[in-house]
Amino acid sequence: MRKLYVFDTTLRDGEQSLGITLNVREKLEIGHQLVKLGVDIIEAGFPASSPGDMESVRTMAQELKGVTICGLTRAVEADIDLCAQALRKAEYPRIHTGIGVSPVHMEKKLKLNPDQVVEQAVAAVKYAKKYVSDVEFYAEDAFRSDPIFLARVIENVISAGATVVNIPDTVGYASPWEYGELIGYVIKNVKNIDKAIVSVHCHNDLGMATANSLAGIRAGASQVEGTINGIGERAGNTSLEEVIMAIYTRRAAYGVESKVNTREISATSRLVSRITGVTVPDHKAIVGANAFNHASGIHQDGVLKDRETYEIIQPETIGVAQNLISLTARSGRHALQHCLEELGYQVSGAQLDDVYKRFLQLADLKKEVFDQDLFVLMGDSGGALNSIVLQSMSIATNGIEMATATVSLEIEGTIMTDAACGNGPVNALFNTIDRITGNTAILEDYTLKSVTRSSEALGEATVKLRHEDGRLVVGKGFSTDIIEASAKAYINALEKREIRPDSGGSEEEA
Ligand SMILES: CC(=O)SCCNC(=O)CCNC(=O)[C@H](O)C(C)(C)COP(=O)(O)OP(=O)(O)OC[C@H]1O[C@@H](n2cnc3c(N)ncnc32)[C@H](O)[C@@H]1OP(=O)(O)O
Ligand SMILES: CC(C)C(=O)C(=O)O
Ligand SMILES: [Mg+2]
Repeated sequence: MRKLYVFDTTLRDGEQSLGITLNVREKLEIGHQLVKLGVDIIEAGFPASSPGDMESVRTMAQELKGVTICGLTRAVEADIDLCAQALRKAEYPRIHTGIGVSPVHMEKKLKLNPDQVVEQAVAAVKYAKKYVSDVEFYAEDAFRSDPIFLARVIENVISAGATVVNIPDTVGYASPWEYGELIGYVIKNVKNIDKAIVSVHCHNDLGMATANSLAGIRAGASQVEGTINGIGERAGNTSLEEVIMAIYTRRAAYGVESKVNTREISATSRLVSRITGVTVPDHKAIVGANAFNHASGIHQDGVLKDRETYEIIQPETIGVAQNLISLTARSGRHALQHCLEELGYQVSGAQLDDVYKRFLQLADLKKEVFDQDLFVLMGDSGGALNSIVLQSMSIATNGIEMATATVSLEIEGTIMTDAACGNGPVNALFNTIDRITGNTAILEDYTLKSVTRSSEALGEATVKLRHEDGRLVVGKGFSTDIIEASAKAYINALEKREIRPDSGGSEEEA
């Protein structure tokens, strides 16, 4: 197996994302986590860009041990001087210098001809070598350059002392086979290539940064550059976690291995997201919140039988606790039964069918059904007597005048509808139910609380009714809609006293 060097540029290229500028403390916090992650090189910043970044690189060079600390420069002596100064205390310092090599960069941006570019590249590497032995050269916009010219530049900078040669797809223009071919071309056509490490550095403008990097690695590159969560200018850089896990999962296919501690991937991703403020999409490969969640019934049934059916990476590998099943409206009985068993409920047959039916009603209202919801579902089933069923209800209220409720109840096969006013929605609702059922018990207490998490949490309503004979009956109702939960609780309390339909409401056949 070839060793793959992992070069993290979250704090340099990643920080070039619009809206992220990290201060010394923030960079250092991420830097410490990158050391834990076990990357080989941390590109800490661009010291010439600002005094703040100079200080960040200097602090990281001083504080972070056991890892190469790198700073970026243009092929300009003043940049290299500042970078060398910032890296003075680094255990393993690296200066990363370079220049554009594509026609558009040379002609339009640098206003230099190819010979001048070669000359400036060589001079920069030689100048950086005066300060440090480890000098990486980047051939900016290499993918859009003439490969023959690129090979010439690379050969010259290696002769000048470059220890690593970086062949970037600066604008994310490549497709995997083309990028692989370019890396293969450089390796084959640069005579002294064995004196340097070839590095891949890809951008994600066409969504192919990871694929391109992997193609470059397969073609012989031994260093990969990227950022955590793929952050970076425009559409970002290669997501390091994706490359790391691709080669971890498919070692034989790539023939390389890294020393990264994959179990720190999740923690690193979360830290970078928190500090940069760049959220990770739920479906993002490796580190997205849903990356290891199985949400549909067929998949859930499969992973319960054997995780390999739908799982190529065990979440523990990246430091995430396994959450095998997330219950949603797409879950089936196997998944529900499994989650209930985990909570200590043994349900099967008709009881499972019954819970499953009520589970689906809830799941259609909520994005995800959590353990707390299941507790409620199970508790609720014991209390539901179903002699009075809430068919529909609507409330009209403007918050100033009396509220009006219209309610339809099915009572022992007969649908009863009525309306009543109240000094608030719940009061109007209870008054209407009283009219339909002929209830005369007094409402002694009414409470409402949220019993599960998330914005679609279940509300639990508790109603206490005092009957004429002195008995106190407690009813409970659960729903994501608190008015509905209140109606259910009221009905539950009434059911417990075997209320019979009264002539108060208009009658319909069920
Ligand atoms: C692909 C990449 O990610 S490259 C790295 C991008 N990172 C950054 O730009 C870091 C933040 N940048 C900065 O702080 C500033 O742009 C600085 C300090 C680097 C330079 O600032 P200024 O001196 O004001 O120059 P400015 O940014 O306006 O223009 C860049 C100049 O550098 C030249 N240049 C660009 N790249 C290189 C290079 N690799 N080597 C030599 N010269 C270069 C440009 O041609 C231009 O030169 P000109 O002034 O003669 O036209
Ligand atoms: C400066 C170089 C390494 C770069 O970030 C790029 O070309 O994308
Ligand atoms: Mg870049």
